[in-house]
Amino acid sequence: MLFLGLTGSIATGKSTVSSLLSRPPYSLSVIDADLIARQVVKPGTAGYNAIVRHFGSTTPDLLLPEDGSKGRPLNRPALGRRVFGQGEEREKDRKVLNSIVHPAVGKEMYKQMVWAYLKGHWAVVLDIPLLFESGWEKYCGTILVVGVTDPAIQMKRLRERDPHLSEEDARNRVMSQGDVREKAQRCLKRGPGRGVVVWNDSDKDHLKKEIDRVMQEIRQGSPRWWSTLLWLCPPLAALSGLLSWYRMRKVQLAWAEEEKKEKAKL
Ligand SMILES: CC(C)(COP(=O)(O)OP(=O)(O)OC[C@H]1O[C@@H](n2cnc3c(N)ncnc32)[C@H](O)[C@@H]1O)[C@@H](O)C(=O)NCCC(=O)NCCS
Ligand SMILES: Nc1ncnc2c1ncn2[C@@H]1O[C@H](COP(=O)(O)OP(=O)(O)OP(=O)(O)O)[C@@H](O)[C@H]1O
Repeated sequence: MLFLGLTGSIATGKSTVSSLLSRPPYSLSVIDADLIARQVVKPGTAGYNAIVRHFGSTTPDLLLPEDGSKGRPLNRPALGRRVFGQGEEREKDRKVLNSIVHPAVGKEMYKQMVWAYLKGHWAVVLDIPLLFESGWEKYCGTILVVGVTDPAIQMKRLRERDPHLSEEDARNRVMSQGDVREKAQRCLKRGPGRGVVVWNDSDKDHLKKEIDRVMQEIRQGSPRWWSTLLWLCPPLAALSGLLSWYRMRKVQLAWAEEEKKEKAKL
C-alpha cells in the first residue's frame, strides 16, 4: 500500500485536494492530521488537560462556555493567537503546544495506517500540514505538495474561508509555516513519482486537471497489482515499507545536511 503524503502551506488547497482524492475515480481514504489534532484535545482528553495546565493561567479566554460535552471546549482562535506568529514567546508556546499535540496525533495516525493496510487499499492519503516539519516524510512513499506561488492569493483565500481572522491573525498563521516553495523543492528532491508538486494559483477546474495529471504519474510508480501483492504477503509489505523508509530517510538527511551548509555560509 502506498502512503501518499499531502502537504503544503496554510490555505493552499490541501483539504480541497484531499476531497478530490476521496471521491471517484480515486476514492482514497484520507487520514487527516488536522482532524485528529482536534480530537486529541477534546475536553476530558490528556491533551486537553495538558493544554489547560500550561496555557490556562496566562490565557484568560482559553476556554469557551460549557456546550454540554465533558467540559469547556478550547477557544481555538485564542490559542492560535498565543502560538502563531513570530517572536521568541510565540515560538516557545508553539513548541509546547506541538509537544503536547503531535505525539497524540502520531499515535492515532499509526493506528489508522495499520487499519487502512488491513482493509487492502492500494493507497491512503496522509493529509499532514506539517509533514516536513514533523519528520513524517520518511513514512510516505510519495509526497504531493500543493502550493500557491502568490502569497496574496493565499491570504485572500484564507481570509475568505476564515472571516473571523483579522489581517494580522491571517498573516501570523501564514508566517508560522515554512515557505511552500521550499517544501516544493524538498519534495522534488525525492525523485520522479516519489515527489510531485501542484501549483494552485488558478481556479478549481485547473486544480482538478493537475490532480488527474499527477495521479497518473503516481499510479504508474505504484500499480494496483503491487499493492495487492503486498496485502497478500505481509512480510513483503514490511520489507518494502522498510526499504522505502530507508531511502526516504536518506533524502531527508541529505536535505538537512544541505540546509546546515547553507546556514553556515550566512
Ligand atoms: C493552534 C490551534 C488550536 C488553532 O486552531 P484553529 O482551529 O484556529 O486552526 P486549525 O487547527 O484549523 O489550523 C489551521 C492551519 O494552521 C496550520 N497549523 C496548525 N498548527 C500549526 C503549528 N503548530 N505550526 C504551524 N502551522 C500550524 C495548519 O496549516 C492548519 O491546517 C491548532 O492549530 C493547533 O492545535 N495546532 C497545534 C497542532 C498542530 O500542529 N496541528 C497541525 C497538524 S498535526
Ligand atoms: N483553485 C482554487 N480557486 C479558488 N478557491 C480555492 C482554490 N483552491 C482552494 N480554494 C479555496 O481556498 C480555501 C483554502 O483551501 P483549503 O481549505 O483546501 O486549504 P488548506 O490547505 O486545506 O487550508 P488549511 O491549511 O488551513 O487547512 C478554501 O475556501 C477553498 O475552497
